[in-house]
Amino acid sequence: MIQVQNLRKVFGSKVAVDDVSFSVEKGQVLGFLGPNGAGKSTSMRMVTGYFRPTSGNISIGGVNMLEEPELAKRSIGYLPENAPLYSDMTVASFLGFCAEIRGVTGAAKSKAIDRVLELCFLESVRNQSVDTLSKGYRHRTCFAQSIIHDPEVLILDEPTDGLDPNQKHEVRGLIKRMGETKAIIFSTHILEEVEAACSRAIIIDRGKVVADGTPDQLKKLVPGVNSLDEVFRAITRPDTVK
Ligand SMILES: Nc1ncnc2c1ncn2[C@@H]1O[C@H](COP(=O)(O)OP(=O)(O)OP(=O)(O)O)[C@@H](O)[C@H]1O
Repeated sequence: MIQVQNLRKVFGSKVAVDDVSFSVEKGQVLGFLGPNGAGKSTSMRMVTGYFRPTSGNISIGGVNMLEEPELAKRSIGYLPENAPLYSDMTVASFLGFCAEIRGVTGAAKSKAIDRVLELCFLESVRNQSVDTLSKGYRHRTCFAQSIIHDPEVLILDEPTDGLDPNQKHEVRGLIKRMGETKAIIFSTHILEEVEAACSRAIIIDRGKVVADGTPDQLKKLVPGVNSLDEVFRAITRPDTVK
């Protein structure tokens, strides 16, 4: 469903993403791990068509993102880091607006709003204006907009960032359930999330893929080490180290 080949992104003299390749099929949840500044968001922005790669190829459901971006983007739902919200709208009207942008109108729009309100546990704030929501509810509203058109592909940039432990648990469960029928990529700094929700994970360090495997395979990568946390620290370098 998602095919990424030899992706590279250069900003001036900075190589942010360097020869990254991977694929994700329907029914798979791919965790994207890496230290701050490793190139996760930049890779995700390229997969969603938000950034054009310096070189490399991206195909979504067999559609080439660089040649037919509008068509390729139709099957993608995207939760960016710091997603924007229209603060003077109610949650339901904001989601309705997002549905219309995605071409979902009339009775299908009402159904889509009800579906995502229920999935994201937002029914109690349906008619509340976005600017009065707590951070967690605001975040879940952003999540809801990413799935309003029931996309086959979901790209989620740190979807549990800023949520309390109960909400983190709910969102992980939601990602895992949706991963049964969709192809999902999500980035996280929380390594337990990989074991809780991912069928596979990639670790990126300084723009390059340094590990790719199931959570169990990754845990066995470094001899004498038995947790993802220790493996992560053994094979990546903090962005404060040159
Ligand atoms: N628009 C841009 N212009 C210049 N440099 C950029 C731009 N976007 C990202 N970068 C640089 O590319 C590198 C990768 O950044 P990116 O945001 O992809 O990292 P990340 O892995 O998502 O980090 P974090 O975990 O902190 O969110 C960083 O050095 C960053 O400063």
